[in-house]
Amino acid sequence: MLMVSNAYFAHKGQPDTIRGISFSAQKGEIISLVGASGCGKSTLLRIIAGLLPSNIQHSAGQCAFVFQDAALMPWATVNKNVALPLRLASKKNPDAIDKALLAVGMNSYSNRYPSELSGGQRMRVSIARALVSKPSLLLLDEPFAALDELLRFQMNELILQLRTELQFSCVFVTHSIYEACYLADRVLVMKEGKIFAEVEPNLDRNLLPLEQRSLPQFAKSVTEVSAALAEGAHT
Ligand SMILES: Nc1ncnc2c1ncn2[C@@H]1O[C@H](COP(=O)(O)OP(=O)(O)OP(=O)(O)O)[C@@H](O)[C@H]1O
Repeated sequence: MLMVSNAYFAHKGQPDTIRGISFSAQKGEIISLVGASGCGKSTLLRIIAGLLPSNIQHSAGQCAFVFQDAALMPWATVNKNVALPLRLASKKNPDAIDKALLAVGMNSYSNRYPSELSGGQRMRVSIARALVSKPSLLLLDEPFAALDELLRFQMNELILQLRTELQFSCVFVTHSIYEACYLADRVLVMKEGKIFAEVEPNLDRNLLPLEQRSLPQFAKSVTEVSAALAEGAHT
């Protein structure tokens, strides 16, 4: 679904920010990207999104981006915000808008304005806007960083539920080691533009969220990612 093969990228006039990164994501797979501030996570995500030039391949369909800030148009209703990607593509599909809002539990808010929503609701609308064009690849750049812990847990469940329903692949940038290990099939630890370590949490998705967070393999993966980040910081 996504193939990154020996990717390099330098911002204008800068040394290489991305230095030989290779990885792939299967259909329905969630990859978390973690690493020290400035190691190149957002740059890598932008390369994958095609916002910066690179050799990255998407085998099918299109990708959608969710930013840390919900970035909704304040003058437009929820419905019109979610319709934006369709409007930009000169398409009309009220059914797709309804389905995207239903998927994130916001179907009864379609006539509200962003200022009339909570932070968590705004983020749900932002995710609905990303889903409306049925992406095969969802890219999220620290989407829940501004939310409180409980809301973040709820949004993590939403992403897992949507992944099961819609089978998109996902690359998820986060500074939270716990979030990275809970969400991901694979956690990639970056250091100075390279993949420094890879950890597979192997959680049992049939269990309840709290049961998954209590699994020994969850604690082990958190320890491994923490150790890789600490090692990366000192080498
Ligand atoms: N538009 C740009 N022009 C020049 N340099 C840039 C630009 N964007 C990012 N950089 C530089 O590229 C490097 C990687 O930045 P990037 O935002 O990808 O890091 P990050 O790992 O996402 O950091 P953070 O966790 O703090 O968000 C940094 O040194 C940054 O200063």
